[in-house]
Amino acid sequence: MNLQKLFEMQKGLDQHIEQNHNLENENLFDRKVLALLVEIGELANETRCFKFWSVKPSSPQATILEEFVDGIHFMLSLGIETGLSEVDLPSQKQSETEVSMNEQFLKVFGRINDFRTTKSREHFERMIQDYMMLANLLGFSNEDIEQAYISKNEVNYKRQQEGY
Ligand SMILES: O=c1ccn([C@H]2C[C@H](O)[C@@H](COP(=O)(O)OP(=O)(O)OP(=O)(O)O)O2)c(=O)[nH]1
Repeated sequence: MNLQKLFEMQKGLDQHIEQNHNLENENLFDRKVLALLVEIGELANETRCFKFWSVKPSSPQATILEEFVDGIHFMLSLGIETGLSEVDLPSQKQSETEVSMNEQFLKVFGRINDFRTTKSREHFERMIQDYMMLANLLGFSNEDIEQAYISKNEVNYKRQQEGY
């Protein structure tokens, strides 16, 4: 995945949103962290992976992918906000043991919290790596993610124009 290209697209979108809402001099870090946690909650909800009380199937893959890339938006945005937009991720690590989706969601939540505390490059990379591990469990390839990111990025611009 061409992460650098996505970082550039994210920078443009963030600037556009901040200008539109007169927020250029505001610290948006914690609001973006909460937005990210909420998006990942929405993602978990669409997969229904934790709903042991229900037999209803998960949402279609396309819906799950859309939720997943909302999370990518906020992760990249947090990186930019922290000056970590030059991060180069190592090639995707495969988990050595079979991890459940439930477990991986909880791990990602923990990673986000760690990054919020330290704002370090190391924790930023771990957060993205574990989110990409979740993508793997969900059955998404890097290409799926890149394409879905590009189309949601465009939707986000349109929504700003429409006074969203
Ligand atoms: O500074 C920002 C703020 C938002 N976004 C993007 C991330 C995400 O792709 C979208 C917000 O999520 P969503 O589209 O789910 O918006 P919502 O307001 O939560 O949607 P809804 O009203 O449909 O629940 O805006 C950014 O990229 N940068």
